[in-house]
Amino acid sequence: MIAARRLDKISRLMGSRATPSAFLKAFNKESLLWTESLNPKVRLLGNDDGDAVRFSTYHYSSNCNHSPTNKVLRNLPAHVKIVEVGPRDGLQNEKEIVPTSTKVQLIKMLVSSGLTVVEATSFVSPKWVPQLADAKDVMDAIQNIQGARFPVLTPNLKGFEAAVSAGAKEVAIFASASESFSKSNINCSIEDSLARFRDVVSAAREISLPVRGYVSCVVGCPVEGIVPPSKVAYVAKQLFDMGCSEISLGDTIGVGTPGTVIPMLENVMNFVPIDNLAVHFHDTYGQALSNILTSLQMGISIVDSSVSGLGGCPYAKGGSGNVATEDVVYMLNGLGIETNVDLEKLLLAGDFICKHLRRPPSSKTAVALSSKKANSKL
Ligand SMILES: CC(C)(COP(=O)([O-])OP(=O)([O-])OC[C@H]1O[C@@H](n2cnc3c(N)ncnc32)[C@H](O)[C@@H]1OP(=O)([O-])[O-])[C@@H](O)C(=O)NCCC(=O)NCCSC(=O)C[C@@](C)(O)CC(=O)[O-]
Repeated sequence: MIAARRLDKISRLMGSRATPSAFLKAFNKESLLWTESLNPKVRLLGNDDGDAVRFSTYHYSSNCNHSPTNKVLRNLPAHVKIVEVGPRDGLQNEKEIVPTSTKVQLIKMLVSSGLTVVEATSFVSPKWVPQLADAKDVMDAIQNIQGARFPVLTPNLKGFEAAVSAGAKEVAIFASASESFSKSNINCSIEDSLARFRDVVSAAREISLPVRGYVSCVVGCPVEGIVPPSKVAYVAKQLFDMGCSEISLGDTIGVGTPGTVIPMLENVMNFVPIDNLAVHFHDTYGQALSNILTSLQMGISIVDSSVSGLGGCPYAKGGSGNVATEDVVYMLNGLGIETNVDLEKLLLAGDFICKHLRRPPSSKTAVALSSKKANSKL
């Protein structure tokens, strides 16, 4: 067994969420050696008495799957946190105003499926996003729902203050790696947006409110085309350095493939620890699940998705909905990765909102299961 002093140090250095003793249980010396021998990129560096112990954080996350069944599966995380963005990203682009009570019912159903983070709404200008003009009413109605956190988007101090007085306990700021998208989405340059966000983060810090930071257009922009990974890394670093606890990397128009996502993530991981990164894929070209799997293989364990694949940014022409949460959960179940989400209940939430929007559920999982049911009746 590895000396307790060494484990303590490893655990601290990795920023592990596990206590040293839990860590000890999960990682005996054999499993470390086993991990190293299987994946030469994972390195435990250190001398025999435990000094200078350091992991390569780039290829290693504390949350890794120990399933011994297969070389590739072993490197996947054991647990993935899903950030459900349906009530916000999913609905923000809907033309017909969805009643507040329907939004609230959707949020309740999502929470009852086991989702622990549900982005509830945005405190943005109602002239820019009329669908979310009822942000305060939504927050009022969900105050007593237990079992989940409800972050909200805030583009500036005005939005932050409104969010806090409506009871928000967590906020998200949203920058872009593309200058043109920054202008069209929040009407200012990247640098100006970062200055505004610093004010939001410092106001949040004063009341100990966690702030998530989004970076949009991480592989492509509707106006500028290809976005260089170095630009994404720059914005992600700025958001992390100013105090965001989690950075979500958004392929806003869904043009990424593993071929473009890998170099982007590699760049960002040079500046932001892997445990603080999330991925947010839109599914315009049907690449979202492959991009998620690639991200998991690189050590990411936080994934954004939207029930029934709803959504898209009103200021991202050509983009489509987010990856469907049902399909993400189906894939993660298949990989033996824990999410604590009950797929049946999640499907009911998808069915509920799609009925309201008068369209058929669009996740692949819902479509497959409904045709299976139809066939079994034949
Ligand atoms: C940022 C602004 C406000 C700038 O908009 P602006 O017009 O430049 O702002 P302004 O400061 O000149 O103010 C204009 C008016 O808006 C009001 N105002 C100003 N701020 C607020 C506020 N917070 N809440 C409510 N009202 C506000 C302000 O009081 C004023 O009201 P008026 O005097 O005309 O009556 C605007 O551009 C905006 O609201 N943009 C939000 C756009 C948006 O929500 N986009 C979608 C979210 S991002 C996204 O979907 C991508 C993501 C996150 O999902 C990840 C991915 O996929 O990549």
